[in-house]
Amino acid sequence: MTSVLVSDEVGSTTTRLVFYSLLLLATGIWLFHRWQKQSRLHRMGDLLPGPAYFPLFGNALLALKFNKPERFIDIAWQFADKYGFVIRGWIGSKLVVFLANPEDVEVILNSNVHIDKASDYKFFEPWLGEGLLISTGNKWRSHRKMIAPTFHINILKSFIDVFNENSKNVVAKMKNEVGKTFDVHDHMSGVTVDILLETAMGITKKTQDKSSFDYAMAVMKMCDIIHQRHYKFWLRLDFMFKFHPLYKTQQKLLSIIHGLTNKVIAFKKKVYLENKAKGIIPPTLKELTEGTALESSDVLANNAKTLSDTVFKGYRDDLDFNDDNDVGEKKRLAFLDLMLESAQNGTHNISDHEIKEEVDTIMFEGHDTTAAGSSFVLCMLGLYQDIQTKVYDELYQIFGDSDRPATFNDTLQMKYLERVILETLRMYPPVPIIARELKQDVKIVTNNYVLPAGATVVVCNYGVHRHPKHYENPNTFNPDNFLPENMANRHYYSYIPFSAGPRSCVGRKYALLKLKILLSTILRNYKSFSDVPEQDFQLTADIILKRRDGFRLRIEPRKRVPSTAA
Ligand code: HEM
Repeated sequence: MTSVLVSDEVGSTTTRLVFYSLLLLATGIWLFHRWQKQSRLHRMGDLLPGPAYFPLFGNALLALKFNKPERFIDIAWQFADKYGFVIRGWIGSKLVVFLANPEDVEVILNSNVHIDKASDYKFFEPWLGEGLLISTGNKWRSHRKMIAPTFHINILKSFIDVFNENSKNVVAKMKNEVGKTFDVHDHMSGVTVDILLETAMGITKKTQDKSSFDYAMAVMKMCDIIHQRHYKFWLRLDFMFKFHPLYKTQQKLLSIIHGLTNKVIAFKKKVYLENKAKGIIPPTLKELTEGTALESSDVLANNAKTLSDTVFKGYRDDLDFNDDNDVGEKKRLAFLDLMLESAQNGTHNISDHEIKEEVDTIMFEGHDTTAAGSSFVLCMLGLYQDIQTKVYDELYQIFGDSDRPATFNDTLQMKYLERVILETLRMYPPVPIIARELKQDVKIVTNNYVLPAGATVVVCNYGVHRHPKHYENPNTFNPDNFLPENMANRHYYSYIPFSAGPRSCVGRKYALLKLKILLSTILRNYKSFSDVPEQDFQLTADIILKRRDGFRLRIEPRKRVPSTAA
């Protein structure tokens, strides 16, 4: 009897203890929530439309819904239907504002003030350090000033042979796929890294050894780890990540990547200094980009303007200079050579370590984006055979049945292919979102909402590109969306696959030129077929938009005849 009483007493004491602890915790959370709500960020954030949220967690529990990247897009559309194109969310006490109205996007992207990247970019830091993608302030400004001119059209033209040669190589590799269903992204990824090794670091097929192969593999695997850290929320926390096996893998991959970049920089610098001692000085960036002698075979001037020049002319970025002042093809120098040269001749103050960060950044930014873009184009053409026929007819007009490599002038004639590429990047933008951290309040156009300093702004390219106000049938693949008459009255910021404004993609012209040469070479050799309709694409919206179901394609050798002769 006594023991029953004692155990009852112990039981009720425990119950009381648990009850008071929970009460204390709930009061603590409630007080914290009250305090938070009074903060300026909360007061201003709560004026924006968005879903209800829980104290302490905010909308973070929605992450359980978003746990699979392929669900992100569906859920995002449901929210857009409910709240419109400005949506507020709280991740704990972090305010995130999603924007998809071009007028609002312009306010952010066209600004010289709101250029700071959001904290989500920190996963790149061990790899890219403070390279152009993540750096900010004066460092970003001075490096951007040095790097943007290295993407001048004259430099890009000197890469045409590299683009052609590697495109031919991938055509040869794809021969083994004839008659099978295969994932074309594997091939696009491989050829993209090969081209980058040569154009960013000057490592040619001839000078490639095992270390460059390991490097290419490591770059691909690092992209994958960063993707995983973005959507697996437990890997986002550094202390959790450090206990995960992926951390060790990352360390190994980084030693391969940085090992090679350091080795190549040291080697190139040695050669530069040896040559300098012998009086051999490579042409400066200025000489390569500001010559006067126009090659007669180059019909640049007005008709040399590509469709993209028109599409992107409202961006007001730093890439639209001097293109008419063309000097023809000159000696090929990789981006790394150009940076080393600028550093050595004193034009720019940049250390070897910083050059390494920029080369690594170009390798990352240039790789996954163009691999995804080219894979989407081939799948879309595989689905829409009538459009593929039109693309091939245009190519036949340019090349006939010859096997010759493409010239720069040929790429200017690929107007329909260019519309197909632009339309694919509209519907499937490789970079589906861009995130910035506000250091100052900013008033946007929609309802004059004020986004407070401290908020993270997420520009949703994917949503902007499918905005029903700006595209008549936003979910229909229609390259004619880029006919001049259809573009005439469209808001410039309704098409932002390369971002826009001062922090736009420096690789835009490189990417479009490369895509035209790569895709035209593949399409001159193969007809592509795709059996998965667009509504069954399983899109994964991590950093780079891809298909989780794989970019499945079938190919057959192309009979080189126009459709009229078929
Ligand atoms: C279809 C291909 C490509 C797409 C869609 C694309 C898209 C983008 C976007 C949206 C940004 C802004 C990212 C942000 O603010 O978070 C960006 C930045 C950048 N891109 Fe690209 N990109 C492509 C190809 C390339 C290539 C080929 C290179 C280099 C060879 C490159 C180099 C860069 C660099 C260095 C930045 C950082 C610029 C800065 O912050 O000043 N990109 N790109």
